[in-house]
Amino acid sequence: MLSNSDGFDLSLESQEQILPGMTEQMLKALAGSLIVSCQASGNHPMRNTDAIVRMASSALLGGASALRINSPPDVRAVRAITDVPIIGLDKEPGRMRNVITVRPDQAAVLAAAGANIVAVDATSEVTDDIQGHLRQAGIAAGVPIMADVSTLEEGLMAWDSGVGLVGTTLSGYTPYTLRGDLRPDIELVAALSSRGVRVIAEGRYVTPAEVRGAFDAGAFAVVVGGAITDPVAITRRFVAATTRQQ
Ligand SMILES: CC(=O)N[C@H](C=O)[C@@H](O)[C@H](O)[C@H](O)COP(=O)(O)O
Repeated sequence: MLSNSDGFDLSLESQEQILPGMTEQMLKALAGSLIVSCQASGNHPMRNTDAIVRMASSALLGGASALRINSPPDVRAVRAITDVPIIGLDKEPGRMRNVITVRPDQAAVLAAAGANIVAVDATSEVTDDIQGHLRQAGIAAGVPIMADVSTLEEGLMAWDSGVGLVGTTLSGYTPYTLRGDLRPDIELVAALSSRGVRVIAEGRYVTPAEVRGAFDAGAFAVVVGGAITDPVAITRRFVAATTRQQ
């Protein structure tokens, strides 16, 4: 049986390993809603904490229920302007891709900066022990964990460890899920949801119709990032529709 940390169906065995659970307030805030990921890294022109704060304010004005924010300084700055739930993460370059909050100390710093939930890389690419890895992060952070996964197996394992949310964030990014198309993995949302996992649809959502599709597949909430907050990517999409030779 799948167990989870919100107080339902917990065996004694899983209670010994309990992770911080989602509060009712957080669940109410997120259910059925849009979360906007406000991030910019490296040499991106928007890589500036004030710019991130302005993105976050704009997203909130537009009706976002919560925000996903990278790095402790950005989390701290956004926390100062809003009380909505912040999903914090700490991205750093890995071998082939950016990895997401891989160490417990990073999780603790994000929570101290004001993250209500900490997103953690829960892929077999970064750990042989997904459940132990998530428990360490959750215990260090003292706040609920969002497990960012790339496959159904990773998602089920993560959920069973007591995380608050499972995100499809990394589907298409791990070596074993790389694929040609850049579409969101709505099938993974459906597969996780049908097994009782509280799933956040995230990764490559560009159109409102795709967001609707994720909810139809059972998503608890949907995260949209670049399609809202990255003017470079948005411009590229329009330029691709022009007749000028690129
Ligand atoms: C793979 C990875 O590192 N994803 C990161 C996770 O936080 C962000 O770079 C994404 O922008 C975020 O997941 C939202 O996705 P999209 O921008 O596609 O809507």
